[in-house]
Amino acid sequence: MRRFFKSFGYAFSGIAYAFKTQLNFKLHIIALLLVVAAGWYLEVTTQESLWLIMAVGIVFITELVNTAIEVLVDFVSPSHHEKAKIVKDVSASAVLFAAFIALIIGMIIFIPKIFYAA
Ligand SMILES: Nc1ncnc2c1ncn2[C@@H]1O[C@H](COP(=O)(O)OP(=O)(O)OP(=O)(O)O)[C@@H](O)[C@H]1O
Repeated sequence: MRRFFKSFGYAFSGIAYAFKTQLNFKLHIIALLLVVAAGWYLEVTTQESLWLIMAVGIVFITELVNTAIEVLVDFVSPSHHEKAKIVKDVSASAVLFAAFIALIIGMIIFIPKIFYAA
């Protein structure tokens, strides 16, 4: 049991590291708060909420993995290297891709509601 809580502690320190060092992580949290507020105000259904949770989830997961990859690359290749650039660029593109999918899901759910509410 103690081991279980310890591993939670490690995971939370990873989240804290991403929050402290990554501007994008802070922006994702602001986006999350906006999505929660909009979802509450525009009364999203349970099914829509599940899609929004998935959308937000993939963004946070890719951002955390991207942060880990950045740290690893800086550790193994502190000097400029073509392969290090490719690893970081591909990793960053995963975040971009996830954010794009989340944006599309958000637009599909919120745009009709905004027009309906207006
Ligand atoms: N060691 C390296 N060798 C080659 N290119 C690198 C290296 N480190 C970074 N780069 C290039 O610079 C870009 C930005 O790298 P950086 O580590 O600053 O990422 P970032 O997304 O700006 O991260 P952070 O959020 O920490 O500022 C990378 O996508 C890559 O193209």
